[in-house]
Amino acid sequence: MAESTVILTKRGRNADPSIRKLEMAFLDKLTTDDALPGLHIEPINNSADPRARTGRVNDNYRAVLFRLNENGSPAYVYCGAYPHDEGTALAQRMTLNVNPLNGILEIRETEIAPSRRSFVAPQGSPQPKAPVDDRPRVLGHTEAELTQLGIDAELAAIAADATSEDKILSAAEIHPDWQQNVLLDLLTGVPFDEIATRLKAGATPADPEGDEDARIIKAVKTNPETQASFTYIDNNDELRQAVEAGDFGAWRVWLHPTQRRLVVADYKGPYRLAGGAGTGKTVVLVHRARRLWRADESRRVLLTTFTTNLAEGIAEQLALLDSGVPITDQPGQSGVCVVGIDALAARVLKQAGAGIAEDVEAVLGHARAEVARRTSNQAWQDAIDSAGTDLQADLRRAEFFASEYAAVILPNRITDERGYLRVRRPGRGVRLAKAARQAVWRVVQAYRTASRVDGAIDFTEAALIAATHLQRTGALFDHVLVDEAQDLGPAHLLFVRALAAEGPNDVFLAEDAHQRIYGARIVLSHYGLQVRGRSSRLKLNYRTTAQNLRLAQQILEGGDWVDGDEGTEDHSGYRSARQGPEPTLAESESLTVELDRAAHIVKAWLADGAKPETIAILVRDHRDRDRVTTALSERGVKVRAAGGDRIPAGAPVVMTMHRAKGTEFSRVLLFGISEASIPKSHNAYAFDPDAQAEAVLRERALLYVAATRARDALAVSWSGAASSLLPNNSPSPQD
Ligand SMILES: Nc1ncnc2c1ncn2[C@@H]1O[C@H](COP(=O)(O)OP(=O)(O)OP(=O)(O)O)[C@@H](O)[C@H]1O
Repeated sequence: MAESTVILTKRGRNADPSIRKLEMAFLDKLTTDDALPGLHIEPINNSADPRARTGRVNDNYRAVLFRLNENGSPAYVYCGAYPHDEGTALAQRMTLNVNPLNGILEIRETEIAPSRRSFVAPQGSPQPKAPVDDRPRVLGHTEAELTQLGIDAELAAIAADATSEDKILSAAEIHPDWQQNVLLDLLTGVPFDEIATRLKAGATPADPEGDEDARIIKAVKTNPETQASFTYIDNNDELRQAVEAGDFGAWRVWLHPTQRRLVVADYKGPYRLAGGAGTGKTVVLVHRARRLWRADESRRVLLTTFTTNLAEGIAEQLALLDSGVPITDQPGQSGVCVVGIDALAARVLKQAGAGIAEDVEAVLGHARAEVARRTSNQAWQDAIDSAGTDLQADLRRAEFFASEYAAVILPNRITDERGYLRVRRPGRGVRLAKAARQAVWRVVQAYRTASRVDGAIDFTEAALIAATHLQRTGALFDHVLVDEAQDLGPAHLLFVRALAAEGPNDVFLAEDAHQRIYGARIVLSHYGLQVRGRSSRLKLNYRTTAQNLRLAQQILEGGDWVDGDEGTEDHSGYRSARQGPEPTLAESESLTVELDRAAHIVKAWLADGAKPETIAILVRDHRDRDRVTTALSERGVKVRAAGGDRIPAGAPVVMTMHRAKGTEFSRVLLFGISEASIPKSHNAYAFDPDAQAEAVLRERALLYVAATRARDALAVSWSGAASSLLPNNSPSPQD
């Protein structure tokens, strides 16, 4: 009996769950004993690679494999299940080898039609003459440079000469996966030398003794480029997970080499990962949280984000990735705690009990232990009405007070007028002379007195009091990972800093300034999060098609974006390897016509075979959500409105753009994108031109968030004048 190991490959992943079940049964048996009679593991006559085998999945399907020798035991590279004859033919012409230039494992198909051949063309072979095309070449690298990296000569020639990205990406499809990854990296602006160094670092020298099988297995175990398409399976749980993941769960198994490095790397202090929507930031966080806990199962890892809804989504992903990780929403236990940042602050306050009074005093100037209630949304307006008579008119706004409080008063822990008169207010657009400061302080005092009477605190106060408590009593976690960090304000960031003691792998933040829809700009280093020299950016988009991505990036143009490290946020250079239809932009003469059109679009998507729950209609606010839900139902389209709870299943869903943050759908309709609806509410910030510009930027970010939720199809509609945030012209197809 020979127990064997399985190496799964990305190719041949089957979309059909019934076949996946058969594959699992086959692989299960194979790992037990490859000589079991039902398996029929057989070599192929005249195969291009003597290691090629087929096995019996059922009467109709054959498994295609390579058999390797791993220290005397069999290890099988599994390349998928195929209809009988197709499987045999594939096994006959496939080869498995290590690229001699960079050590990356490759599967190739030989003896295929000349137009699909992926052999290295012999040096100096004549190239067919094409008519001269003087349009600019998109890649900016020569054929010789590309072949130096190990890219097949045929592909290198096409890529170096291409005048469109699509041409490069479709040519790459028939070549080993890593070659497409490298070309995409070059297209997104990763420097050539960086890629060359990375490939070189992963290469293992050929063994003079010639044990090619050992070299192959080593590449699978250690080479990140290889691991983007091959995975060594350690046990049956992992096997089941990986097989069941199918195509949709590819993120669980096949990480891009850059993602993998971010998962396994150790950092001396806080790290900042930037990246546009859909570039896999959450995927990196989930893998990294698991890796940190698996490295030492006594560790307390926190995975937090802006809202409870987002945290629930992340917890589901983590459970899918590794059902063995203990997931909790309570701080202080070993395992991975997944919880929204405000809910976590509330838990810290609750656990502190009466001991919190001292921290409340440090932040608010009076000691009290009643902190369980939350201040009402009306509280600033009430304080202005009762104590703001001396205020200049443009400051009599809740928005001014909320931002002054969050940006200046709380982070500086100001508890009396003297403190407020003296504090520096850098970055605040509106200047305040002494009398104005005194008038502002009277309102702050009224706000604090009222919340004291009610036994209430607001969310920013809660975060800062929790931070103050932890600074005094000690950190709760060994590692803290934050998603959507761009939305956290100063108090949240001070809280994050206090949650983990300073040290290796303490804080890891994922952010995208283009998706800041709540907070104002922040500088991480002001809150003890020094990320200088420890940050990077993901640019390859996995979610959105190239066509939809282009529209989304056009929405960003015209915005003045700054990231958490005070750098200008560059939105160029993002790429997607996925292709789909152009987004449709439709103007209607009235709301009724727009609703008729929306019903028509959703019906057409359903008729096209889309599962109902993979369709979303995104709107600006709750009123629109309810109106559209009713109107579509009246037009015979059964849809459901999503609120604060879980997104309902079984029907297309209507939700606000804010609620859509962090979600994804196959097809998305952005409804009501008129100038009257977005950008909105920036007049509330008229007290300060900077704050007003920031408010418009948030609206732009909101539209970008909404436009990047679609995996496949995107439609945009409006009635009346189109939103000025939309690109002027509908995107033109790439050539
Ligand atoms: N290596 C990968 N292989 C396949 N799919 C991937 C990979 N990495 C990420 N994805 C998929 O891409 C999509 C976007 O990933 P993710 O949600 O992590 O991105 P994000 O950067 O956090 O996006 P956003 O900022 O919009 O929330 C998801 O469907 C995810 O499964």
